[in-house]
Amino acid sequence: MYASHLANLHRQTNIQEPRHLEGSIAKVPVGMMIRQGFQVVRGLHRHGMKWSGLAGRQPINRVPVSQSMGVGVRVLTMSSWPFSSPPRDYSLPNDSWSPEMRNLYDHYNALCEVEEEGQKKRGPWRRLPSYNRTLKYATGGQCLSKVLQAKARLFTRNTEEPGASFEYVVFLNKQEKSCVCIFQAGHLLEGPPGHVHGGAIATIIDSVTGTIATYLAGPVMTANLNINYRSPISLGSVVLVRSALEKTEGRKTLISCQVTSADGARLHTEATGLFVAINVGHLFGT
Ligand SMILES: CCCCCCCCCCCCCC(=O)SCCNC(=O)CCNC(=O)[C@H](O)C(C)(C)COP(=O)(O)OP(=O)(O)OC[C@H]1O[C@@H](n2cnc3c(N)ncnc32)[C@H](O)[C@@H]1OP(=O)(O)O
Repeated sequence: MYASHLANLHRQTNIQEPRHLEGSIAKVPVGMMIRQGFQVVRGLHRHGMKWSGLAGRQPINRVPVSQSMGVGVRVLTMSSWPFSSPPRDYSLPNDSWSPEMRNLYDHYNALCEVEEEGQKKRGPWRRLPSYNRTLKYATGGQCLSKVLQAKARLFTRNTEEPGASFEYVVFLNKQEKSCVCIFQAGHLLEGPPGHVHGGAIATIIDSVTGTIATYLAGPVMTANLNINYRSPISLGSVVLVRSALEKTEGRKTLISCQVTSADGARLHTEATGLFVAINVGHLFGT
């Protein structure tokens, strides 16, 4: 099932279906799987589709049976991979969103489509879907137990209660190499009374700068975050997290970031993030 689903994705995204995925049980070198995963996701995004192979609420990952195959090559043996539950896209509006958040969402969403000569076309902005796992099979390192694998959730998307922690949506402008995140900070993110915890602010900054760095440079890891907190953010308020590419230098991508009030009048936080491109084997210690 997994093999045929991935084969379908490969067809949809113009990525060649690798021969080793034929059949219901696939044996795939780890690095190749993850590289292909990123290619698939990139391809899907290029085609305006979302990745339905991300884990939703159900702990359904059955990937991590690792074994050795020849010198220095590790493979994962996969059993079938059920796709019965569609994943929740956390970037879509829900009832917890304030009218201000909803208005900003509508504003940027409208910029995702432009009308030219009576035809609707893709605009400069794109809403990035958001799920509570990264690529399922990118987590198949030997160090993770099956239980941990099944339970792992993206830090910013680990609460099911709408509005409780990180409510956010990211819009990317690839031409300008920039993005804007509309962020509503929930009650679980309290630091100083009535205000957002500095670590939560760092988290959303890392996520937004990391997301744009990933889109521009492929798989990266945060090497350095430099944050100046200028004014506190009230719990429940909506802020804009704007990020843009500053420069790239070899494997390094430097991203700048400002967190402001929704109307842009008040600066809350300024930051830079340095991201280093990694070979995905880095995550497996190879
Ligand atoms: C696909 C679509 C999905 C998109 C959604 C994604 C959403 C996800 C969003 C979530 C996002 C969350 C993201 C997270 O939370 S990532 C989790 C937090 N980050 C980490 O755990 C990273 C840990 N560190 C490392 O793994 C390594 O140190 C890395 C990989 C960073 C570099 O080790 P590596 O051995 O590979 O490289 P290198 O040491 O040869 O260095 C290479 C170059 O970099 C320069 N350098 C290195 N470090 C620093 C430093 N601290 N300041 C200044 N410079 C530094 C270095 O001088 C050199 O420069 P040069 O000599 O070449 O000029």
